[in-house]
Amino acid sequence: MQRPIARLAIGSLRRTSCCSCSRAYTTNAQSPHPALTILPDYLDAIEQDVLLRNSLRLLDSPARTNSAGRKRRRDWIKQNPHWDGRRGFMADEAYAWEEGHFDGVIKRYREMLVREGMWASAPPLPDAEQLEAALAKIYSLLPPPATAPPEIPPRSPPSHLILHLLHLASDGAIYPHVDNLEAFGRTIVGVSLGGERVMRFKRSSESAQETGDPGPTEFEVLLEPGSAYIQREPLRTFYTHEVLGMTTWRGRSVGGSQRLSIMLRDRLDRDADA
Ligand SMILES: O=C(O)CCC(=O)C(=O)O
Ligand SMILES: [Fe+2]
Repeated sequence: MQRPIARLAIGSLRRTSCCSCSRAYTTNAQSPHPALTILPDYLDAIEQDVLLRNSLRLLDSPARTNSAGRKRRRDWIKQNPHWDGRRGFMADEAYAWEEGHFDGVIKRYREMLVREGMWASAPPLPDAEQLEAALAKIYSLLPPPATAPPEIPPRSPPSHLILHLLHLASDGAIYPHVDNLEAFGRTIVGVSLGGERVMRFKRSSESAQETGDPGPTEFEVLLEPGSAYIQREPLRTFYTHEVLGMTTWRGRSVGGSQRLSIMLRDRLDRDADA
């Protein structure tokens, strides 16, 4: 199966010129770099819950699981009859994880591209209105295109952005990489659900003069559930980012539990013209 995202591992970075897009966001005081906005508590508990539940519904749908994966899940549910299927993750052993991404960047994960119409379901969802409101809230993190967007079914990702779900196992991690410059635009938004993780950014060496970057060469941020982050230039192109496994954050241990991120990326301008 073709993997939906291409990430370039640190050894294979190709440079393209830095685009000059600038988005109007308030830079949060917690962010160590002016091109990274962190919005702690962007989603309340109800919004997190509806997004997590529906993201897992899509990842577990028959269209994207095989029969062995479905059996594993059924067996786990049988052995755990008290599990409340309406919320949260099952244990790691209930899921069929991909062991390694084709480009070697991610370990122990499940991932999917969410296309138009996919959030809908038959029969209609009991929480359809809540889901629609929570999705509208996260879609608004990427500014709309200058021209009027075409009509799309309710809840679908607007046509100017690309939406992926990424579910990491408790021992999953994402190694240093730059998201494919040829496949996506220049703004990356991540919405964090589930377990906390630390994200590390590192400026890649040859970029320093190109960008005149005022930020630190390396820094870490805490990705708390319900938070969102927005990466713009020069971070998006000239820094690698990674999501650590177990690590220490301000003297306490962080990581070691499942996390699901909703990733939103803008399309390249050339896609809009296509
Ligand atoms: O999960 C995240 O917040 C980051 C994911 C990521 O770096 C990627 O999908 O390329
Ligand atoms: Fe990435």
